[in-house]
Amino acid sequence: MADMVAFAKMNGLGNKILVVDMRGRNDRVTAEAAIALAADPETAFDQIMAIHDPKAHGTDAFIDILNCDGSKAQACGNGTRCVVQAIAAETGRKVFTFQTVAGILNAVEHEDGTISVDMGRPVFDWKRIPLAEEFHDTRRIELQIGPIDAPVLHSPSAVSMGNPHAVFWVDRDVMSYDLARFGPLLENHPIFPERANITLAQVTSRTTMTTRTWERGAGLTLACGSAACAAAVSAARTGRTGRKVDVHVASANPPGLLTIDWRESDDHVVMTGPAEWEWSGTLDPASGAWQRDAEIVAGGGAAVP
Ligand SMILES: N[C@H](CCC[C@H](N)C(=O)O)C(=O)O
Repeated sequence: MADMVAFAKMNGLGNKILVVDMRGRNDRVTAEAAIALAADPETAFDQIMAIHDPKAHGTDAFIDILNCDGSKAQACGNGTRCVVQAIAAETGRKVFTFQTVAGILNAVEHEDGTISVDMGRPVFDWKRIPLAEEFHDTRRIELQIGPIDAPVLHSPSAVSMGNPHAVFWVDRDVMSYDLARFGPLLENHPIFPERANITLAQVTSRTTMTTRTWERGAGLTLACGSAACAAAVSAARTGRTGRKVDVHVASANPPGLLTIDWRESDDHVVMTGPAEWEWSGTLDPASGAWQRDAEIVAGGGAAVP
């Protein structure tokens, strides 16, 4: 079908990503297509990363990011690593500059296959996160859930990594909290006019922490890269850790970690971690109809000279 485009089913620590090749076209992956693809168990995803032709001089591509509910996201750390791996495999290049609605992202694939993405500068100003009420100190905002005199979660740090995040500090295993219940209430709390990604973070040393995230527009995901950045920056900013932290993503599958370095030199946050290709296919960006590519079985079929 003429309208079909290539896509790859990938993941970053289990964060389910569809990388869709929209280069050479003027249309977009529609919200309807996203919702249809998300509803199909085989293509179910957390984010679509749609690669478009570059819009700005000096960039390699413009990336449009969609959540599985069809809404747009300004940033997606795990998805960006998947885009890097896909284009690196196609071109043999290792260094990339992408543009998203939130700005410019530089990224590099290392010899060992891990990928670093420069996620830019964190934003702490309440108006730009955005929060609905004035908070001069976003290291700790007034927000709690649970009984008024014994809240289960309270006083999160708020930050934008291009997208809005709230980080709740916990001292128990992050998996022991009912995030599926609290997540939707917090994501949609009126304090967050553009909703927010909600993360639980347990700091385990000056250089390590464990996170679990309820994502805006996607719900409980196995991993969230921008949330790992948000948690690491917030931990450093509140004196809980130094500026370089290994973030163990509690629900990641395969298990793994992201190394986050909030660089002193330029205030940028650099996230390093893996990306994994699963399979490829073609899809219709308007309807979400899709088809899997035929598997190439090693040693099977006719030999190609
Ligand atoms: N999984 C993504 C985050 C998607 C963000 C999205 N849920 C939003 O901000 O709406 C990541 O690795 O950073």
